Amino acid sequence: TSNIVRRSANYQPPIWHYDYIQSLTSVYVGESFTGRIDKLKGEVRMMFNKVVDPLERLELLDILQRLGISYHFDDEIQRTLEGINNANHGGELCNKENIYDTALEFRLLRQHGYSVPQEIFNSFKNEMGNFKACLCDDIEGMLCLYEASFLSVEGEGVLEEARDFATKQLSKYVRESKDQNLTAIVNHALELPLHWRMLRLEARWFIDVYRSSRQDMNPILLELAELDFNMVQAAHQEDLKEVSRWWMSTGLGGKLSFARDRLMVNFLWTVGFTFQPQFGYCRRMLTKINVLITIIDDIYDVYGTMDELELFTDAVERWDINAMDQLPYYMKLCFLALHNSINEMAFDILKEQGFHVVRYLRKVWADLCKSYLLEAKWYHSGYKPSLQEYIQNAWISSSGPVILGHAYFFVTNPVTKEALECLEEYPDIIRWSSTNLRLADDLETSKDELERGDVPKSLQCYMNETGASEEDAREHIKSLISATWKKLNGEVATSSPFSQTFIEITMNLVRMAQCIYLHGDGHGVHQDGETKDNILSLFIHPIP
Ligand SMILES: CC1(C)[C@@H]2CC[C@@]1(C)[C@@H](OP(=O)([O-])OP(=O)([O-])[O-])C2
Ligand SMILES: [Mg+2]
Ligand SMILES: [Mg+2]
Ligand SMILES: [Mg+2]
Ligand SMILES: [Mg+2]
Ligand SMILES: [Mg+2]
Repeated sequence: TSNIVRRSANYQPPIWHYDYIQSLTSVYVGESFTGRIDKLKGEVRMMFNKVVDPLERLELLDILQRLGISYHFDDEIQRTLEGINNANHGGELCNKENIYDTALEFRLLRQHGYSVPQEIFNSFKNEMGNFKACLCDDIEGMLCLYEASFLSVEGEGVLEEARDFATKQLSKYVRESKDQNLTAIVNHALELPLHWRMLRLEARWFIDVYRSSRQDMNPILLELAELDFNMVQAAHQEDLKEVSRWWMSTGLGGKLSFARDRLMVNFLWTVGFTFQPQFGYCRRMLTKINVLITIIDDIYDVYGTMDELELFTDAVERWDINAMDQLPYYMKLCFLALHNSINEMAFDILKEQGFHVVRYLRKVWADLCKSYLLEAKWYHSGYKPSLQEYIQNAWISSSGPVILGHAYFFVTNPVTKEALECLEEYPDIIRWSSTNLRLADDLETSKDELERGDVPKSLQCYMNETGASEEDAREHIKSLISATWKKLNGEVATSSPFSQTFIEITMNLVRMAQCIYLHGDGHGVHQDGETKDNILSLFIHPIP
């Protein structure tokens, strides 16, 4: 029926071509490198044993984390923190004399799931209850207090004050300082706190900082960090090439030309979710899921008519090949590619774990499509939801529950009945993570979406509801992201049937979103900007 007017988002073709991706190689593979890295790891283990002062052990732990190599030393880290936590219950923590030690210990213990009271910072406040002014001369201490404050959960006023106080002192320092290096480090922190940073990119950035500006730089740690980064890059290249061959074999990038064809950036997301080499299968499967989500999102946002969208939603809900007959050709392609891919993943899980999980996987896709359909209905009818009503649906349409619902199965063995039941009703850890994915996405994609025609997003809903300016709406949405991080921190701190690996992935989903959308829509529109530089530094250029 030719009288259908279909919108266009005018998405540009991908800048990373198939042949280029397939041409990627790395020299950082093979025995010589694994031998060298094992030797270096052994030397670092000896370092851990030699360092007895608790603060020095914490500083070593912090450096290993920032260099991106702490995943090799889980046992040493666990022992270090266990020891300090036990000592604290002897009352040692609270009589810390300087803010740097206290904040470093607080951040690392909380990050690793130990409960540390915010009240330990009260010893740094004056009789008026404000942080002592003399603290602000210690910039390293202010940085440490700033970073620690982002490990807060809801209702922790002392940490809120700490964040405001440290932010003010750090901003003042940047305005007045002549020290280029330290200013760059402070600006980096003020742009995004460590707790919100995408791990691989932060490691890449910190390796350069560590090499150049640290007078106490340890050459063993630097060599291990650089070699490990390059070997992990080589592993990622193999994952990328394999999933790129799958994407090419589907032919969907060319056939569904109205949709975003973004294999490389969809792979980047999965490296943000989990970077360790042993999770290659997870990255390859989540890349497939991301490209399928992106296409289906564009079908609902841009190309499909309401009648067609109703049919597609029905087909996904029924999860039945026979439901395809009712679909137009482009939807047949998409539905069958989805059905084949997800059923194949379900087969892998059935084979590996003996669990039949199709009903969990089809449910998250059905929920996603229903949330997309509601947005399409709102758009086509001109309905303007309140912010609360919009977010109630949009944390699901963010695609977070689809990504995390699958990721659980790719990184958890054994899968447990308890976790499955928890997963089925979308636990808070998935809700808060997905909420922040949605809010970060709306901050940077809604301008183009509204121009092309889409449902009012969180910015517009808030403006419609309150009459606020766009600038005030942005500030409000950013404050919601900050508040939702506290809820997420609270969920991470409470015991759950999920593994630490999966819990990390729920936070990494938010970190990756805040990275992609740091300065614009790094996924859909600005392929050439920071996202390109990030891809070059992560997947193309080894550290020299
Ligand atoms: C992976 C994703 C985060 C998810 C699908 C593609 C995205 C980059 C984003 O795309 P967008 O068009 O902004 O989604 P929405 O705003 O239409 O839900 C939503
Ligand atoms: Mg295309
Ligand atoms: Mg969209
Ligand atoms: Mg959409
Ligand atoms: Mg809870
Ligand atoms: Mg968007």
